[in-house]
Amino acid sequence: MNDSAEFAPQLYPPFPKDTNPVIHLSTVSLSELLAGSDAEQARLFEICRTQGFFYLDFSGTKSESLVKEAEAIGRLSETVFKLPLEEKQDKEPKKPFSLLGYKRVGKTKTDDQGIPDTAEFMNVGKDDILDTPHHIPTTPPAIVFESANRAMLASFVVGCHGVGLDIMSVLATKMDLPKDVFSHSNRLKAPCDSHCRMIRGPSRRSTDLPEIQTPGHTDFGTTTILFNWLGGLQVWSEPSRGNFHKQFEGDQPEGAAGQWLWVKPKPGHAIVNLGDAAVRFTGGILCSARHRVVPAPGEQGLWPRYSVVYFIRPNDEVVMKRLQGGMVPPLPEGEEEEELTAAQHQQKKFRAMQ
Ligand SMILES: O=C(O)CCC(=O)C(=O)O
Ligand SMILES: [Fe+2]
Repeated sequence: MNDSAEFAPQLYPPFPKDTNPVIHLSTVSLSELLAGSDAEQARLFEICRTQGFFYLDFSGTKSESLVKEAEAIGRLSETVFKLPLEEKQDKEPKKPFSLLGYKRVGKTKTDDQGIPDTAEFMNVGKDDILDTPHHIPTTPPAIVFESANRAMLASFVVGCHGVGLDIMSVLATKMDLPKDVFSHSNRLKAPCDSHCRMIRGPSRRSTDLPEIQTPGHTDFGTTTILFNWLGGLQVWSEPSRGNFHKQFEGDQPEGAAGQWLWVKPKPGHAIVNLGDAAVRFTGGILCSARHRVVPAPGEQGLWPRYSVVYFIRPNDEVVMKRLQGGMVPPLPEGEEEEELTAAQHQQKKFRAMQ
């Protein structure tokens, strides 16, 4: 890689020591989870009941390769974002309410004043990468599907999807639900909007924080596996157990107590967080955390910020209702849940963002 590369984790200055407040996130060992360690599984459950956000250590597992693959996708995304704007905009979703394809800078408003976001995304669908037949095929820019790149993305998607489902099956067991209950609703081989997202946010323009790259939100889906190399991600201090209809709700949750806490990137680890679907299926036993992205703090903010994410979303036909059984609390008497499939639920949330 040459020195003028924007995505250059080996050249980034460290996360500044004087950055405050920083959230303490626990580190979960995938290898211990998979080995069936009771203590690690109990810790995972506790973290997901109270915070919904943690670092994942892949060492000693076959998933270790995901760290290198994420870096390779980071390099690929630099090439993608350097394409001419028209070429990228040609990949904007053609159908209403699809999230797949390109999202340009400024498409999302970050507050009531209409201040635009500053990040661009290229969302590449799992079904497009794996060639699973589905209803809205989307083609990314040609370079993304050049054969070596496509094979790498396929390996990343299959690997992240598997890790996400491993985590969910531990959580299912802890809640006295069938171990494979989430694997059935989030199948790799069935259509859904699970996707790999490449993200680029510009370097900081002013010394006044915050410029909002991505406004406060909870993720739509079940589980998110995130790789980032520079600071800038912030998590709201209070977990969220509802409020599913708006993806972006402005910068601060209205009237809510709490504050934004910085997340320090942890080299060689992923950050895992739970999304709306995990909360919804479990009647709020599992929680998600609102998060947002601002330019990295201090010297780090001189670099454009790249991240690579895989979102596991429920399959299109799955009805997004709370599960019955185990520890999941029954709906309070007289309360009814909307019968929305994952595809409908997502459209509703997406519409609320427009
Ligand atoms: O870039 C990051 O660190 C987080 C991105 C994110 O939250 C998202 O794309 O949903
Ligand atoms: Fe997110």
